[in-house]
Formats: sequence, C-alpha cells, structure tokens
Amino acid sequence: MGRKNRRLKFEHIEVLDAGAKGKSIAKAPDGKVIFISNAVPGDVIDVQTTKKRKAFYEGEAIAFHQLSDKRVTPKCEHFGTCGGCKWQFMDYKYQLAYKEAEVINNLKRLGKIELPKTSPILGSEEQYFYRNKMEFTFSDSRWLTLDEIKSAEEFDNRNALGFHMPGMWDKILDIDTCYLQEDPSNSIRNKVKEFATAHHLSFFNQRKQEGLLRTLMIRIASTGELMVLLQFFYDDQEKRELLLDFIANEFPEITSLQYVINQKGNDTIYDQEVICYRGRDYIEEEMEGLRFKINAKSFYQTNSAQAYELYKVARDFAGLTGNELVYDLYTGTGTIAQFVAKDAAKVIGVEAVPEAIADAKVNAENNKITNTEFYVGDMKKVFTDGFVAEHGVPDVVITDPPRDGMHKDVVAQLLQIAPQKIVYVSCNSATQARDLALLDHSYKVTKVQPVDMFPQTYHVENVVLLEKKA
Ligand SMILES: C[S@@+](CC[C@H](N)C(=O)[O-])C[C@H]1O[C@@H](n2cnc3c(N)ncnc32)[C@H](O)[C@@H]1O
Repeated sequence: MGRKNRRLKFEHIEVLDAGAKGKSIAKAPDGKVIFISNAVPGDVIDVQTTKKRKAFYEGEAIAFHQLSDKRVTPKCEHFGTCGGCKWQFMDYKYQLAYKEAEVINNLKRLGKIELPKTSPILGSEEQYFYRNKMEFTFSDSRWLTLDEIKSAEEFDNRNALGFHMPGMWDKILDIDTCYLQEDPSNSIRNKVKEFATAHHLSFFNQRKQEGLLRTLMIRIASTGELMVLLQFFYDDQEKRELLLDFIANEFPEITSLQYVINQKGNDTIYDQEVICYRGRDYIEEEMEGLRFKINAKSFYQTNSAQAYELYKVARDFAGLTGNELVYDLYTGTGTIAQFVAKDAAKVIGVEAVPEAIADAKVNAENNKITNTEFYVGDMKKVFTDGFVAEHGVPDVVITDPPRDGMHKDVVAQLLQIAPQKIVYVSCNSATQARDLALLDHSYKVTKVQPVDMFPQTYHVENVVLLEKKA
C-alpha cells in the first residue's frame, strides 16, 4: 500500500454531525474532517481511514467506546450489509432533523440564498413499508458473510434473490425480510426463490451472463392492485410457465402478472417488450380522486403517501386562482400537472420520455381533465424553437428535474420567460441550490418546505417557491 493510501487509525474520536450522502462527520487530530460511513453523531469511536485526500479523510468506525443516544436498534437483519437503509440505526426524529439541516445548509452555503423562515420538514407517517415498487435480482452466487467464508463450508446452492451489494454490479445479497414494501412483497420474493430452487430453474450469473432468472419487480399500488414482473434471460416456455403459473396460483391477489425476455447485458427493461401473462398490463394509483395508470415501465413516485404531501405543497406554493397558465416541466406521467389542473386555466407538461407522455395523455383523458396538454421534448431544447410564442407565457412554472437539477441553459431560458412564480421541486438540494443561485438575480426565495419521502435513508426532497423580484 502506497504512502498516500496508507490506512491511519484515530482513537477516541467523537462523531459531531451528519454530512452529505449519509456519512457522519468527525475531526481528526490533525484538524482534517473525516467522513465516516457507519457511525451516528454522538458516538465516540476509533476510526480507520479508507481514503486520504488533501482536505479530508474517509473512514469507518472499527471500535465503539460510547454509543450515541440518537441510536436505535435497526429492525432489519440485513442492516450494515445491504446498502438500502443506511440511517436505520438513527432515531427517526434525528433523521428528520439532519435532513432538514442539510437542505437549509445547502441553500445557504452552496446557493448563498437569503432564506425566509423555512417550514419544518414534513416527516412520513409510515417509516417502514412505504415503497410501492421494489426490484430484486437473482444470482447463483449469493454474497457470503465473513462467518460463512470462515466456516469453509461447501454450499449446495448459493441462489440469492435480493439486492446488489453497495457498489458491486455482480454481487447479490440474499434478502429474507425487507421492511420497505408491505406484504405480500416478502412472501412473493421468498416463495419464488424457494420454488425456483426446488425446480432447478437456474439463477442468473452476472459475470458469466448465464442462467434463466434475472429480476423480479413488485409494485403495490395505493388502490391495492398488485403487479409482478419477472425478467428471464432466455425463453424456455416450459420453465417460464411453470414459475408464472405457480406465482398466479399462489398469489391470486396479483392483478397484473407480466414478464420480459431480456438477452442484453444489462437488466433495464425500458427498451424491452413487456408481455402480459395474467390480468391487465397495468395497475392504477389513486390520488384525490384522480386515477393514474402505471405500466411496467412507468415512473411513479415510489412513496405514494408522501407523494401526495409533496404535490399538495407544490400546489399550495403555486397559489393558483383558476386563471393561470402553468408549465409543468419534467412532468413524467403528468401527475403534478393533473393534480393542479382544477385550480388553473391550463397546464402544459413537458417530458423527455415519449412513453411517459403517452401515459400522461391517457390518464388526463380518463380523469376527464380537459385543460392539460403534454409534449415530448428535451428541456434543454424545448424553449429554443418558439414553444413559448406558440403556447403562451406561463404565469407559474413548476419544475421537478432529476437529481442533476436543471441544465444551465434551461435556467437561462426560465430567466428570459420570466414567469411570476417558479415552484422548484427537487430530490437533490445541492443541485437545487446551484440553480437557485443562478435565478437569484431575478427571483426571491419566499417559501421552503423539505419533505421526507425516504425514511431510513439520507435522501430528502425539497420544494421552494421563487417569486419574481419587483
Ligand atoms: C424527478 S422525475 C419527476 C416526475 C414527475 N414530476 C413526478 O412527480 O412523477 C424527473 C423527470 O424528468 C424527466 N427528464 C429527465 N431529463 C429530462 C430532460 N432533459 N428533458 C425533459 N425531461 C427530462 C425524467 O424522465 C423524469 O420523468
């Protein structure tokens, strides 16, 4: 190991704060910051560094001298190995406090935004079982724990159906119980694994690219409708039907049973044909009387209950009176556009994915909404070719970009279009802060509302209202 990467050990270090990406923060004796992956603020620990940079270290706790009173016992037996719920060892009230602090800190420090009095973060009533969609991966070479490796035991089979180990594309952690999606999610996954193993259906090998079974997706809608999608690597009709019939018989509550034969190198199904085996090829979500058709490829916010809270904040910040032209940028399947439509004169949604726009149109029609229009387009280019001249200058723009935030050209175009209000919904307050700084010349931030969509993780959503300066 070179000098640069030599591991250092610091003893009796107090963990001071929570930082970005779920890491906790402490100070090394030489004054540098250490980002620690497995500690809670308030712990007193020995740290071993895993990375050394000019201005900071990364490290992990290797001994605990004092445990923080912010700690709770994680529910999940996979905690610490699975990368999914990194904050499960922290009391939810502190998770919320740290998320709120991160949002405020990013807006102030990165965006240099003068903030109004911000509203306290909206926590999630459900802290477990809140996800409506989960995707599990099959593997024939289950990730082994250190104890299993030490035991030198030969395993008959190492089949796994679970999650990728953090940062590893070819290593799958077998999951027994996951607390993120309500039942029958766990029993479907476990029974599928058991049946497939008992009937010698081969589980995928990511490295060799062989094996029949690739992924299992489960979607449970707020209406109770249930979608199960199996992804196979090749077509073997007998085995495919054996497994699908088993699932259909064992779980008659499934309303949509589908499959994909995917022979590509990667698991994404977005460019694959989805075949409906039993039931309908979609499920429906419901929000305030609106119904949204969700097919296997549709995007829908993964925490339905908190999506409702988020949308209510966006609608409230927009402050519509019935007369406004609203643009809903990055509209996805047009859910926000339809949610605010009854309070506006007209809402225009724009989105890059054509299938999502097709869903948005169908949903609006089914919901008998007549004042929405939806267009496919890359936001970077949409406003460059007479879009605003054709559709009118919006009074309010709602924007909900992906984690990278808005492209700087989009921000520049918004400054030119100059709507009275911009409601900015973001899942990454760091990129949101960057964009707000670019808008600061013409807009004042007048409301800020963080919303927690993902308990037990460090992710946080934030809604900001910008009003045009006089
Ligand atoms: C965070 S999602 C928001 C979806 C929607 N507002 C909702 O609540 O369901 C961001 C959306 O932006 C779309 N998107 C990403 N890049 C885009 C671009 N350059 N132009 C237009 N849409 C884009 C994605 O396909 C995705 O649907």
